[in-house]
Amino acid sequence: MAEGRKNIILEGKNLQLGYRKGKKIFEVTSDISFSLMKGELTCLLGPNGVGKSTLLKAILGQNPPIGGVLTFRDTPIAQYDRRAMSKNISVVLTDKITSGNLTVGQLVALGRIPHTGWLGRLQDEDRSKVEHAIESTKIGYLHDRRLSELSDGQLQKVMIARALAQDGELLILDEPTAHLDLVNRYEIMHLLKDIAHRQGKSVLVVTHDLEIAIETADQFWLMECGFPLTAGLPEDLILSGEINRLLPDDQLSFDIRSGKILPLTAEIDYTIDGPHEIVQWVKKALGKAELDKTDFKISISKNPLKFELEYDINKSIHDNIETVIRELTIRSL
Ligand SMILES: Nc1ncnc2c1ncn2[C@@H]1O[C@H](COP(=O)(O)OP(=O)(O)OP(=O)(O)O)[C@@H](O)[C@H]1O
Repeated sequence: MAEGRKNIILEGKNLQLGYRKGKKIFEVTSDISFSLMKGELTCLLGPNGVGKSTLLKAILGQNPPIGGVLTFRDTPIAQYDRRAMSKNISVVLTDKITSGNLTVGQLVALGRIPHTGWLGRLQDEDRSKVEHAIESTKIGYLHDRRLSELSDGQLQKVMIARALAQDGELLILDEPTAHLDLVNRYEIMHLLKDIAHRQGKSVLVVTHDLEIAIETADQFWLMECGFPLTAGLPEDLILSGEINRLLPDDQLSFDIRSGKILPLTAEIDYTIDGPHEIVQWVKKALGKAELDKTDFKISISKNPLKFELEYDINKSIHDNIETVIRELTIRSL
């Protein structure tokens, strides 16, 4: 086997995906081709309803493709039985946990079920996998806490630990950062990157968190209604402009300089002198205040931060942008 192919865990070729209702088949998406590599964090992005969950269900063997070929380690997914699938693929879905009485330690140990069976006792190897999962997600301090006592961020780490204890080659997560605060979103995505890079797992994450995904992902898969799946390094997709496929082209655009999504409004030509990093925030505030007059000048000095506003023949000095805007608003009434 060629060296490169050895690293392909999951492969889709010209997949046509949909759902079945009775005897009828409804197509959701087609022309989906990809290779998921070992040791990489891949983020699957696309608008609501484009078919991301439908693709995950196909990978999990729950919704066989209507057409095309989907293989795990070069064997069609359909040829794996449930037990073999759960040994190879660990999943963290968005469903709410109902077993709130379990402790963290007990839940993570459940990750070993594919290896031990429901009644199976944990052997030394199982215990060490559970310990390793708890250690790498840094949740040891929560070991004896009940799931019902955890915050959403803690619970998400526990679910990832259970998936790690399962020890499949492929870890799939559906929107693991939804409902989490900014710090937890960063922590979870960095944890997933570490799991991919340090433990050699393939991690596939569905997310709408574009900015954090850019910071952490090795690969992006972009899904867009009616188009083939676009795969690539996030940075390449940014430089080629393909990242904009995620955005409605008449409203939003990815700003290549700031790495942020910005509304597609014509920039007003304000006269502002000063350091670039401050000027951009002043422009943003003026734009948000919908100040469309441009017959004024703002000069910014740093250390201490001061804003000099020249308007007609008047000059005034301000400590912050808010009072500059207030004065401009009053004058333009
Ligand atoms: N079993 C089903 N019955 C009816 N419609 C379905 C079924 N499964 C999927 N669909 C439809 O297929 C389309 C794709 O759904 P899917 O859940 O895969 O989208 P998604 O990209 O995961 O969206 P989101 O980002 O909102 O989770 C949607 O229009 C959905 O309503």
